[in-house]
Amino acid sequence: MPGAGKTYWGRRIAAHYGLPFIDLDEYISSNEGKSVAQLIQEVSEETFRDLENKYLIRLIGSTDNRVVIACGGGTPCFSGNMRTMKMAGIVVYLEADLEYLYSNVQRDGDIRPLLGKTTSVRYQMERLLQLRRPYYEQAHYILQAKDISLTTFDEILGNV
Ligand SMILES: Nc1ncnc2c1ncn2[C@@H]1O[C@H](COP(=O)(O)OP(=O)(O)OP(=O)(O)O)[C@@H](O)[C@H]1O
Ligand SMILES: O=C(O)C1=C[C@@H](O)[C@@H](O)[C@H](O)C1
Ligand SMILES: [Mg+2]
Repeated sequence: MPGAGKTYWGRRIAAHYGLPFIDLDEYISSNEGKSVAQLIQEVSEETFRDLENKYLIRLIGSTDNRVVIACGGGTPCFSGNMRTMKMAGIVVYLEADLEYLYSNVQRDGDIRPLLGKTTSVRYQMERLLQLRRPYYEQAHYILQAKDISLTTFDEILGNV
């Protein structure tokens, strides 16, 4: 989910274990020359999901060594992406309650077109979490975002 800390932890885990880090949103954005928020606003969510799927497949295909990838909040829920990610590596779901997600989303103040305007953000997030949970729960590992520390990943990375 947006605000769970995929980018935050992905970057830290990679640095801690000396692995490359790639953020799928940043990868899409640097290849398309505009932010993901701009892309969603300019095209449509459907077109963005096609792009997201294309870049996910391209990214996975271009990395043969160990790499930490932070996907986008919606990535696992479209275009068979969860299956693609699970076949390529170990998938970790950073589970968090609405309060945690909401406070992180508020904290960074990025534009998130799918969450609507300020007053409805909370409602949209609740709705998204309900719809998306069945996808997220297919991950290999489920971690409680609020309890994560760098050592949490020792066991997981030992298994890769
Ligand atoms: N454990 C944490 N400690 C401190 N700040 C955090 C933590 N987790 C997340 N944040 C902050 O919360 C905000 C949202 O986190 P982040 O960008 O990692 O979310 P995300 O899961 O990548 O969301 P998205 O799906 O939108 O990409 C950022 O400002 C990030 O620095
Ligand atoms: O939760 C979502 O659907 C999204 C999360 C972000 O990571 C971006 O991928 C985009 O803003 C969509
Ligand atoms: Mg992110």
